[in-house]
Amino acid sequence: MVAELERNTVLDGGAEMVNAQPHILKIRDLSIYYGEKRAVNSISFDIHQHAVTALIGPSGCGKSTFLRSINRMNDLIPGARAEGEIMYEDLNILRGDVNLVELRKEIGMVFQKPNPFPKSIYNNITHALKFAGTKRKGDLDQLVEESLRKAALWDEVKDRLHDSALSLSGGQQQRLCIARTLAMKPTVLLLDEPASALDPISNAKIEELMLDLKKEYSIIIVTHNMQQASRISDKTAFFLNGDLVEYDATETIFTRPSQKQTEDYISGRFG
Ligand SMILES: Nc1ncnc2c1ncn2[C@@H]1O[C@H](COP(=O)(O)OP(=O)(O)OP(=O)(O)O)[C@@H](O)[C@H]1O
Repeated sequence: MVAELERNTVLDGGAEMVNAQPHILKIRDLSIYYGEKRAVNSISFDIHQHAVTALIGPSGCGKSTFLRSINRMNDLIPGARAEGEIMYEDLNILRGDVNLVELRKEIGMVFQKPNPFPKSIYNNITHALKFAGTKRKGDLDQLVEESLRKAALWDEVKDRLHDSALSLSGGQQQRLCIARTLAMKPTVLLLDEPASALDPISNAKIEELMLDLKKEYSIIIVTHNMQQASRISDKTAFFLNGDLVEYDATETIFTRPSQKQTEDYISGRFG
């Protein structure tokens, strides 16, 4: 009982700390369509800096569609369009004149399935850096090491940087993809079920990494794993049929949600 109370105190303190953080993204009346079909229905909420925000909800409820809109990846899908605003600092990133290359450097994305390039571990990281203008070997070496350290992969690969990335395990490949994204010095990391294709040990490493990375970045993660959401996130947004049903401190969502639909979902009654 005392342990339970202590646990709540710590979690409540954590929620207060997160609420004190400024907002990095402000979503206003955001709707997203594929042709005539509306996949996200006029959602509005604010995302805190240096927090892990989990997006949960049953399959097809619009989580990934929303996540992809934050760095305009839906632009690559013919017929997809968004209405409303996603304010990133003072910029509505949905504006037509936004520089998408710069946007995707600031708001990086990691996908469900690890997708390293069929190149060496080293070149997976330098590929984008060279494209972005970093050419000096000393600078590249330093950035490779820094990114791999941040992704908790350096110790495992420092002696084999010129081996193929495809020789790494699935979990290592996913951390390499995270390192590749971190090398672009983003402020926001979008993660679409980054651990769902991995074994439990790799999964635990990715979770540990998230908790470390949120000190420096703001993280938004789609997950189907309720335990994972409750372990690593500060805030949770519950989506259903394209609606944002509830958004609150993770502890509140998982212990005393205000909406019946949220309670039904987290207790496994549907989805
Ligand atoms: N490229 C696309 N073209 C047309 N419709 C799409 C496309 N991608 C998603 N949709 C539709 O938009 C709705 C939301 O899908 P989305 O993938 O965002 O849901 P999700 O909550 O992320 O699901 P999951 O948990 O299964 O990944 C679904 O009805 C889906 O069929």
